[in-house]
Amino acid sequence: MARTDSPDLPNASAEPTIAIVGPGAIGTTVAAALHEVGRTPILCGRTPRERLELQDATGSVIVPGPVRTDPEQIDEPVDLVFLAVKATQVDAAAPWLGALCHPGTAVCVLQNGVEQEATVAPLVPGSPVVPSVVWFPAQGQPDGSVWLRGEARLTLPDVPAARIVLEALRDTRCSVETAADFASVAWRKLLQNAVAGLMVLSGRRSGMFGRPDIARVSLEYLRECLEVARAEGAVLGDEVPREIIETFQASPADLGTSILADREAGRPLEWDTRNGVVLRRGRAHGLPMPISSIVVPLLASASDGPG
Ligand SMILES: NC(=O)C1=CN([C@@H]2O[C@H](COP(=O)(O)OP(=O)(O)OC[C@H]3O[C@@H](n4cnc5c(N)ncnc54)[C@H](OP(=O)(O)O)[C@@H]3O)[C@@H](O)[C@H]2O)C=CC1
Ligand SMILES: CC(C)(CO)C(=O)C(=O)O
Repeated sequence: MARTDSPDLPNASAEPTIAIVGPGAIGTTVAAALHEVGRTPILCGRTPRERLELQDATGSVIVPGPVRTDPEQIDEPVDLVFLAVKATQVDAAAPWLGALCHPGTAVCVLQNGVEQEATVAPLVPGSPVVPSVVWFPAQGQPDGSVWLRGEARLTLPDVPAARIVLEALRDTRCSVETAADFASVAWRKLLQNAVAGLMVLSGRRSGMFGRPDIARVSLEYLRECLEVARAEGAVLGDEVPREIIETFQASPADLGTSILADREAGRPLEWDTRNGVVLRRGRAHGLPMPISSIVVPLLASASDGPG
């Protein structure tokens, strides 16, 4: 693969070396996209595995491993790291970042939320951090494979460090676009994630948004979140809450969300990244937050207990 030379990036004239930290639902999708075009990444995880498997409507892709589990076995840094652990797992994954990054290694964060850069940058001094919006649904399956349930697509900010990500994913099944006003795009996606959190409280999937009562309360919650997004500088129109609900209503009724998958598996939830952040920022702006004030403690206690 040709790569645009950059004095900021190591190994500027050769193929970029790529690692995926967190080979779960999203990490497996991106690993498969890279492997299919011959750019097989190093896989860095928590659970040892010989291979990854991605399935979609057209078939399956096997990504050869192994999934490495010991950062001390990394011999040299890479050019590009995709960080695809949950936001709750970033600190535990820091030793991987230490082993894989040197100044100039780009770290593309494949997570939900609007605090990716603030969370990850302190762990990788000297490395540019590229946040992303991950649009596609991917579900881990009981046999360890991942089911991709939509077109793989990312949005990145229009910054110089995004170039290596664009080039790495060029001509793959994972399309990448850049946005000049990335903050607005990220807040729009956060609104979608915030209301998806209601699935955890009901224990139901996208079909629940077909109920008029759920659609009503979801719209109210989204309007509250929209005011926070705008106070944070996001440019989003009044139509956004309704569009988000309509998207869920048009989805397969059994389509879940990654926070519901975590709830069903009894894992910690990204409640603060997806819902708590809206309440924190809204309060800081002095906005009334009646729905968040109920939703957030319920999600926090579903995640962290006690009881
Ligand atoms: N799934 C989806 O449809 C979407 C998810 N997102 C976001 O993407 C991010 C990733 O989500 P998702 O892929 O679903 O999460 P998963 O739980 O499927 O994947 C996380 C992966 O990280 C691994 N991991 C955990 N701790 C460490 C560690 N210390 N070092 C290395 N690897 C570790 C996990 O290993 P183990 O197998 O041992 O648990 C797992 O393989 C989240 O922020 C989520 O909100 C965004 C859009 C859609
Ligand atoms: C797939 C999607 C967009 C659903 O909310 C998501 O972001 C998630 O599952 O975390």
